[in-house]
Amino acid sequence: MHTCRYKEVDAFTVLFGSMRAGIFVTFSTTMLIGMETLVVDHPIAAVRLSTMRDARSDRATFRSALRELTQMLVYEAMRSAPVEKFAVETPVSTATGYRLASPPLLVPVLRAGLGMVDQASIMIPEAQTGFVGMARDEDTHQPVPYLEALPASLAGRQVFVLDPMLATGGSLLHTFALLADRGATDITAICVVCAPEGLKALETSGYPVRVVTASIDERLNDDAFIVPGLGDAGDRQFGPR
Ligand SMILES: O=P(O)(O)OC[C@H]1O[C@H](OP(=O)(O)OP(=O)(O)O)[C@H](O)[C@@H]1O
Ligand SMILES: O=c1cc[nH]c(=O)[nH]1
Ligand SMILES: [Mg+2]
Repeated sequence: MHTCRYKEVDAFTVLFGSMRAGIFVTFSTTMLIGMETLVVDHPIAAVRLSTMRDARSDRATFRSALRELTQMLVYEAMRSAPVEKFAVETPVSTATGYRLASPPLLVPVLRAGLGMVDQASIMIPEAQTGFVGMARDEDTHQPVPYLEALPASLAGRQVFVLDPMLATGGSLLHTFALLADRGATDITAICVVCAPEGLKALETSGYPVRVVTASIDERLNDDAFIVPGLGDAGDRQFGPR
């Protein structure tokens, strides 16, 4: 695995172009592009994402694939997490032990982010959890907020926002505003699929954010759905609103 910046976006496009053409490809890279955007590019992640994309996957299958993919995204998101050392006594001797120095606050964006938070909590049991809830207006595509349950101060705390879909970016930008109001300066958005339009919106927003994702898809359609995407991630987990 290696990381890279701008110049290898083309390689990424070529890679997925090859996939669409049905050519056998090797997954070996995790890529950093533009705004700090980490594309987790791994065969197992690709298999789980394919299950989520597949319109034939039922709710249980979709939720299971989302949980497993969340595990991989959180694992990569935590790669540079600061740790503290301590002495741990093994049955034989003393070893160097490690604990997380400052576990992130997890913030699932309801509804769809609910399908990620259990797995993220299993990965980082030390983490606290806050919640925000919003639903896009189907005509305007603007988020309509209905829930906000966050700690009063987030100064000095890393925040992981969990939402499978980054489409126009409106929902995440609203979430970032809530976090920034509380002093957050270190935000990671963990999204299964991103639209280039949404990434651009985040990049130009000026919020201190990085993105960890399994895929940057082609575009948005006229209904502001991601193409090819996976449909409505909330509906596919829980049924129509
Ligand atoms: O980037 P955006 O254009 O804002 O779109 C992305 C949002 O849309 C989906 O939620 P939705 O509004 O469908 O609510 P749901 O999770 O309850 O289905 C998704 O989970 C994101 O929160
Ligand atoms: O494609 C999309 C866009 C927004 N929200 C979803 O759940 N899916
Ligand atoms: Mg939805």
